[in-house]
Amino acid sequence: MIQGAMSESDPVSLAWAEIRAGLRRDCGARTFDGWLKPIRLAGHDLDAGVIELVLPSQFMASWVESNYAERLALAWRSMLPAIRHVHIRAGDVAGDAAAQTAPLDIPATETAVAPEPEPQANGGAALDARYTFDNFVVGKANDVAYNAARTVAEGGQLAFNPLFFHGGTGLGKTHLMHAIGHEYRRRHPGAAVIYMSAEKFMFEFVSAMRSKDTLAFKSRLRSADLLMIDDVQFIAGKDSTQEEFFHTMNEIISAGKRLVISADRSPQDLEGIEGRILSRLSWGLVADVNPADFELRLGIITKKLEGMPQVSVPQDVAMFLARRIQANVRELEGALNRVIAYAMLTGRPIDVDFVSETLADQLRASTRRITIDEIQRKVSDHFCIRQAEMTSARRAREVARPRQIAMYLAKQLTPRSLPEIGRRFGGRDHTTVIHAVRQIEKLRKADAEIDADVRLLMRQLEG
Ligand SMILES: Nc1ncnc2c1ncn2[C@@H]1O[C@H](COP(=O)(O)OP(=O)(O)OP(=O)(O)O)[C@@H](O)[C@H]1O
Repeated sequence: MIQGAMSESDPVSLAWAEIRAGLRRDCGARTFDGWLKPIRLAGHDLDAGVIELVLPSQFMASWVESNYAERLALAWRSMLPAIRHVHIRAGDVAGDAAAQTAPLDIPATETAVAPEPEPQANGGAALDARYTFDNFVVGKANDVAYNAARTVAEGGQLAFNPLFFHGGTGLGKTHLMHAIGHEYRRRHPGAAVIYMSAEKFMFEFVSAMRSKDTLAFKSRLRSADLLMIDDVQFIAGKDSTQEEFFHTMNEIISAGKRLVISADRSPQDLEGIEGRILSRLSWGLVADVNPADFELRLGIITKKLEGMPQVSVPQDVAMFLARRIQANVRELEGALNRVIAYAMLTGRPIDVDFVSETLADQLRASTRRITIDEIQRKVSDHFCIRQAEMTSARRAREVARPRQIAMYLAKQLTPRSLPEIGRRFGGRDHTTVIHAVRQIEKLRKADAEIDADVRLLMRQLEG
């Protein structure tokens, strides 16, 4: 029997969230937004191995069927091996408006459980109910951006305008913008808040030009009390859109309204964007959103798990994920979703072995390559000895012990063979490396201080 509505954390919804995130990564924003984003998960029958997907029109359903059926089937099978058939059809797409802007890697966009979109006066996209300040974890990587976002949202006198966020993909810029929108609206009921991607800005502007009706477009945007334009790098090289964008910026700023803009890089690095736009951006507050460090990654996992009280994930698993998935927060969330989905399906408890197995490919791909040179440098710095001691013949304890620790770390954190490690430590024999590894293993059990040193070094090296 095909089941309909699903809850946020049922395995099929989690798998679907993960598949959508993968499609977005692989197919590019344009194809994804045009054809794949509107797909809704309508139901499933796991016993029969069937998944049912719907699109808002027959035309779209046929297009997706002919171009993506195979890929979708493969993706489903890789997440849930029991799936044998993915049925694609046109139909009523419940919750569509909300799902259009919902993030890809968080479930709950589906069918009856889709969050109601907030009313969006003046167009733009609806704000996503899950992107709030409460759900945003603050750390060193994003505290400047977070504080600036709060300031804009609170609505008092602004010492800066616009606020410009920049940072790599999946680090929380869109989340912060939606959070500003929610908070500003909460404090100023009835205010006109517009959030829009720069791509949508371009699309709407070009459509308005074609139908010779740019006036409505201009006045709609300029009536905003808070205007937020995401991913402005998309309008690089688009001259007439940039012209309009520049005037919109000016109007909003000179009317004392609030403007928030984001891009994937800093104003200096935004190639193909007019100088006058860049200098306008630089007049405001430029806040970077950096890759999350270990503590922040752990905080984000912990926060997500707080929202899923029915799921039990031990602390060492949370730490393992935070240590190993370093690329960005979107991937981290995706990995966690995947682990939970698999665990629910297989009924296996979530421990480190289970996670390593489930995420084997992702872990291989996202592991940063740590070099022996890096290890030698870090260990020498830590113990305040010269790096040359790593390869020297001196056997005094104050250099021999750090050298052994470095050999141990080289064995644990790199794929290098024992003879190769020996060679890189001043042409030592592989038996010397084996001895060092055993020695440090023994000392870690017996001496808490050495164990703490090794842990700290590992954490620093693994980012
Ligand atoms: N500090 C954080 N706390 C909680 N969740 C976060 C944090 N940073 C990012 N996320 C989550 O990571 C995911 C990706 O974030 P978001 O979409 O905001 O990234 P982005 O920087 O806008 O990326 P892109 O440029 O690709 O659009 C979202 O689900 C978001 O909720």
